[in-house]
Formats: sequence, structure tokens, C-alpha cells
Amino acid sequence: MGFVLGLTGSIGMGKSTTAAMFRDEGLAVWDADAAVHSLYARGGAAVSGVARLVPMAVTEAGVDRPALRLALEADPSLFPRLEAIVHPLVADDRDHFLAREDGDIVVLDVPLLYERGIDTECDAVVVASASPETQMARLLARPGLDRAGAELLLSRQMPDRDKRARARWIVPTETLEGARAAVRQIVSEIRGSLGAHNRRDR
Ligand SMILES: CC(C)(COP(=O)(O)OP(=O)(O)OC[C@H]1O[C@@H](n2cnc3c(N)ncnc32)[C@H](O)[C@@H]1O)[C@@H](O)C(=O)NCCC(=O)NCCS
Ligand SMILES: Nc1ncnc2c1ncn2[C@@H]1O[C@H](COP(=O)(O)OP(=O)(O)OP(=O)(O)O)[C@@H](O)[C@H]1O
Repeated sequence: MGFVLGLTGSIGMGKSTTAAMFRDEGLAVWDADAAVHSLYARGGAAVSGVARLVPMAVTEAGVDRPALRLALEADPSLFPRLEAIVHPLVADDRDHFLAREDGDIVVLDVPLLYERGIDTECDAVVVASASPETQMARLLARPGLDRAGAELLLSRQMPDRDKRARARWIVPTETLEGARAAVRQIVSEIRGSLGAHNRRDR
């Protein structure tokens, strides 16, 4: 298996934009939020479990995410029960990705990387991060999410400062140029260390 790079960041910190930059560098990226989207789509493996937990959040088309979000806001005690349904299915999808990909570096894009201990499966972790003011402005600009909804999700995430303290690298996401430069630097640093490692092996 190649070098497994974990990518994380609190909600609205620019994690998906950073993931796209790693893709632009030619790396395979596994996206936990996208895996949840597939599991929630019509016929997806999480639909029946969610229907049992929150019947009003499921329609013919699969899981209705805004309805599920409202149910979680009304009753946050649903979070651990929902996660017990969804996270094992997400882990299976991640394992398939890792077994399938053979690039020298692969990226796991996971919002709850530290919270779920997935950092222990990574060779190193990078965190996408911006100021709290930038983060809140981005969240409030998202359709359908108000301050209470954003704060509820944030309250269930490790604080940004703790993520920053743990990660090997930080990608600053105030600007696209700054983030892209950091992404390129990280890829080249990892490739450099892999090259040095291979040379030592010979
Ligand atoms: C809460 C839900 C309905 C919100 O859906 P929505 O389409 O609005 O947002 P989306 O799924 O794109 O997630 C956006 C961000 O919310 C945050 N978030 C999502 N789930 C969680 C959670 N369980 N705990 C903390 N933060 C979360 C993450 O930062 C994520 O990047 C949805 O995210 C969900 O069902 N989450 C439970 C599954 C889960 O834990 N997913 C996280 C990845 S494994
Ligand atoms: N490096 C950057 N420079 C400028 N704007 C950025 C940068 N990264 C992200 N943004 C902007 O911030 C917003 C959120 O970005 P993105 O969707 O990547 O965040 P996210 O952390 O993946 O969000 P979520 O956790 O909600 O899925 C978007 O409007 C995006 O255009």
C-alpha cells in the first residue's frame, strides 16, 4: 500500500476544496462525505437503517438530508444511534478503496478523522484550516444551514486548534493560491521522503 495521507478539517474549513487540489496533483482521494451520500441514495445500504431510526427522514428517493438534519437538531441524542448505523458502512467503503488503489500516495478525506481514531490508519495527517471568522462566514453562506445548525455540528467535532496541534501539516485555506502552494509542497515532501526511503532500501 502507498503512503496514506489523512485529510481533515472542521466544517466549513475548506476540506473539500483542498481534497480537489490533491486530486489535481493526480492523487486518488477517498471522500467520507461522498460515501455517506451514496449510502443515503435510493437503494443505498444505510437507507433502511435510517428509516427505522427516523422514519420521516426517508422517502422513495432515499434519505432526505435536510429532514434528517432537522431531526438531529430537534433531538441530538439521535447522533450516536445514526453514527452506529452509518460509520461501519463507511469503514467498509474505505477499506475497499485502500485495497483497490495502488498509487504512491492516497488521501483519506474524513471530517471526523481524529474523533473516530482513523488517524491511526494514516501515515500522516494534514488539516485544512482558516480563521474562526472565515469559517463562520462560510457556514452562514451555505443554503439551509443556520447558526444553530452549524454550532450543533461544530459541538460534535474536535476544536480546530486541537486538530492543528496534532496534524503534521496545515493547509491554510484563506486563499486558493495559498492552499494550492501548501498542497504541492506536501506532495513533494512526501515524494521526497518516499524516494529517500527507497534509496535506503536498495
Ligand atoms: C448531519 C447530516 C444529515 C448533514 O447532511 P448535509 O448534507 O447537510 O451535510 P454533509 O453530509 O455534506 O456534511 C457536512 C459536514 O457536516 C459535518 N458532519 C457530518 N456528520 C457529522 C457528525 N456525525 N458529527 C459531526 N460533524 C458532522 C462534517 O464536517 C461534514 O463535512 C449528514 O452529514 C449525516 O447524516 N451525518 C451522519 C453521518 C456522518 O457521521 N457523516 C460524517 C462522515 S463519516
Ligand atoms: N483555499 C480557499 N480559499 C478561498 N476560499 C476557499 C478555500 N477553500 C474553501 N473555500 C471556500 O469555502 C467554502 C467551503 O469550502 P469547502 O466546501 O471546501 O469546505 P468543507 O470544509 O469541505 O466544508 P464542509 O465541512 O461543510 O463539507 C466554499 O465556499 C469554498 O469556495
